[in-house]
Amino acid sequence: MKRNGSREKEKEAKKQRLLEQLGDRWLPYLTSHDTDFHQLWRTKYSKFILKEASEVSEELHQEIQQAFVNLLEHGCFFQDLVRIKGKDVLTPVSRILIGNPGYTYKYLNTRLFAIPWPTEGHEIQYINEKISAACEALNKLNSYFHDEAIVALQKYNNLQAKKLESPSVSDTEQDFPGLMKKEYILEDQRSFHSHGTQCANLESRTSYNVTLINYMDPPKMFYLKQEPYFGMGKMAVSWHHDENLVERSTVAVYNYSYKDPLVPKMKDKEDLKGRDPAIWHIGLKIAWDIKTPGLAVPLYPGDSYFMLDDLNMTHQHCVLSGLQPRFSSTHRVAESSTGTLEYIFARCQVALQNSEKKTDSGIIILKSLEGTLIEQVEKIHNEVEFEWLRQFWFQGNRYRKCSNWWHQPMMKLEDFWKEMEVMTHVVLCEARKVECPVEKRHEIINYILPSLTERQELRKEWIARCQSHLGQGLTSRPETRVPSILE
Ligand SMILES: O=C(O)CCC(=O)C(=O)O
Ligand SMILES: [Fe+2]
Repeated sequence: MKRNGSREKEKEAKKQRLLEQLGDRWLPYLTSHDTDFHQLWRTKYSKFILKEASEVSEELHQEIQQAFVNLLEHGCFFQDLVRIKGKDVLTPVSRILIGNPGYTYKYLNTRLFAIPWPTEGHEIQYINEKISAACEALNKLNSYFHDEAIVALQKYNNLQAKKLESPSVSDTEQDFPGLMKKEYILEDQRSFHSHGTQCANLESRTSYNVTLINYMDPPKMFYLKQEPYFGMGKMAVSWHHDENLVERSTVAVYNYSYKDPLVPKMKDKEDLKGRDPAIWHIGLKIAWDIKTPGLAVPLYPGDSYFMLDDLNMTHQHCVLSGLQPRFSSTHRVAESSTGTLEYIFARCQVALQNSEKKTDSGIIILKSLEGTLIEQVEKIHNEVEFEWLRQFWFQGNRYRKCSNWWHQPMMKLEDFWKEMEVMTHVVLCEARKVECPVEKRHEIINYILPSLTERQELRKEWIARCQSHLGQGLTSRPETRVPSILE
């Protein structure tokens, strides 16, 4: 927790220095009506691939767009109350996570629980036929994106190999004389080639396990932040790297903004300086680089884009708002080593192995008071409480909107956690016993104190979060319940 905090502070200081350096000037950026737009894209943003709507079958478009509308009409999208730099912030976009059964995705200290898409070997009940069809359609898009991402990566590889064979295909500095320095030019391509992408990697870096679907209706958002470095206009999602992904995995996004007759007609495009504020764009920039111009790529209904390989690490992206309501389905390979139900159940099993219920009295005793063992139990106790239960309780009943799938496993986790609460109580009783030797008492305390202190701090933080103004105002009221043992 603390390490994260200091990293965040450093980043913030770096950002402030950059903004100060800028003063009241904007950094340059290019968009589709600028002459050098495609040239800049090819040289500095070559791992950003756009697939226009016309390249995708009409049938798939129909299914996906209908899925979005069904989810919206059923009230399945929710703004997240995330935590940035120690502050609670309500995201302008509303979201839903759909994915493999039991998977979660954590971003900005918020764990989202995936509504499962239909998966072989899993019995999934949806609230109605429309939601069931929506999840199925998104799974179909997911498989399609998996195949397309592999094709895109292979194409990219081949192109880079050709470029290295004949360097005369040079997208060089002469094209941006005033904007860039030579040393930056080919680094984009070089990094890809030197890391080479093998077949197994191709597969694992495109096997999407979740999609985070975003929705925003701009006229309903009375405040949107202005893009701070380039003057790109209003942002729906600020500059960021996507978190919690398998390293170098591709992100695939389907974009759908629909025509709303209430949106005012834009003035003549000829007059425009910079990007068209009526159209949604994806903004791209190289992280911590103020020499290379930024890029604002317009997105039209049905367009998809891919962020290949390490683009998400070397670059940042943001979403620039247009005027129409928009959905995007962002398919990701979430880093899931500690983010699945299977994982947390296995952890709980480890902890509960140290507890034994006396059949006659029902009393719980501990099998061992060995230091490292009780330390591990208390760590697991914190993990299940703060990474799973409180995250789930906080988001209230939003998960029941589509399916009751999470209900039963979360009840089970809650039962495991209650048993761990008793285990903590028992360990403390043991340490307090008069017959407990002083050394043993010290050993117990030394091993469990850090976890208990962290628990107390995090409980305070969570309770404040639930009781905060924003927390209380969530569409899906957070549950502030604290089981009786804590009261
Ligand atoms: O909506 C998009 O196109 C991308 C959204 C995004 O960057 C995100 O959700 O992380
Ligand atoms: Fe993103």
